[in-house]
Amino acid sequence: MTRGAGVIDVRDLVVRRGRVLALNGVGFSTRPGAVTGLLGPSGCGKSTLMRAVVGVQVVTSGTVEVLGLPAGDRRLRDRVGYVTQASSVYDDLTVAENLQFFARVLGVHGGPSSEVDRCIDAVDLRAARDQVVSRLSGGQRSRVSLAVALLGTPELLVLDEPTVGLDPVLRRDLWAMFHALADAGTAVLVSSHVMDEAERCDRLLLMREGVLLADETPAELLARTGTTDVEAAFLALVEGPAA
Ligand SMILES: Nc1ncnc2c1ncn2[C@@H]1O[C@H](COP(=O)(O)OP(=O)(O)OP(=O)(O)O)[C@@H](O)[C@H]1O
Repeated sequence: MTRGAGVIDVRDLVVRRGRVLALNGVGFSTRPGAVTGLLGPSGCGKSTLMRAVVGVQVVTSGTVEVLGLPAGDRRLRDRVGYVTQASSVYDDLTVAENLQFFARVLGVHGGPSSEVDRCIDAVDLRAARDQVVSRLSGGQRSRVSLAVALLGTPELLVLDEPTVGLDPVLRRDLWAMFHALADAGTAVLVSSHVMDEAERCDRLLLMREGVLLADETPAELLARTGTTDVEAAFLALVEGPAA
């Protein structure tokens, strides 16, 4: 990566989806080695923003650059990992077979079999390595998608609501894993509509109706709004004194 450039650089981004203005002038940048949380209520535009970052969203105006290249550039294919809300793995293959398949598709370098096991270990699925995905629990299944996204050690991981529907222990473990990945230098962008997950992020992007309300650390957000939790901070920003 070019030194000094952001991992993600979004400027004046406007996206219309049908009649809806899904993003209305969004701008931010992220650096490597941090977990950035994209938080906001259902329908506020989180998935649309993530789709724009990975280059699968038609944008109305504005720019989105990733690692100094236009979002979706072919050269970013193995440098960006993306996990959507829908499972993207094959139910009739085992965990390891899924990983092997995607490693071949991505043309992952450095010996596919050791890379497959590295990613399975990273999401703590070694015990389920040879089980067929259809027999796994929901939480295990989302970890298989996550393992696929880790193939090739991407510099940016984009995770759309990866903890939705998971039990508290699994959620805690996944957040620990996001921080371990960030400590190893990966930039992690993770969305959630659960405000209490905000406190687990290094940095927060708070969003409402296609607009960013905040772009700061959780501590800065609480100090600025004079609140003690992110849910109250969100409400303070929404209901605060009219401009
Ligand atoms: N395919 C589509 N066509 C038209 N409008 C869409 C489409 N997908 C989403 N939208 C609209 O765009 C807006 C933003 O949706 P988006 O999925 O980005 O929100 P979100 O914050 O990710 O919500 P959730 O947490 O429920 O996934 C919403 O008003 C939604 O109804």
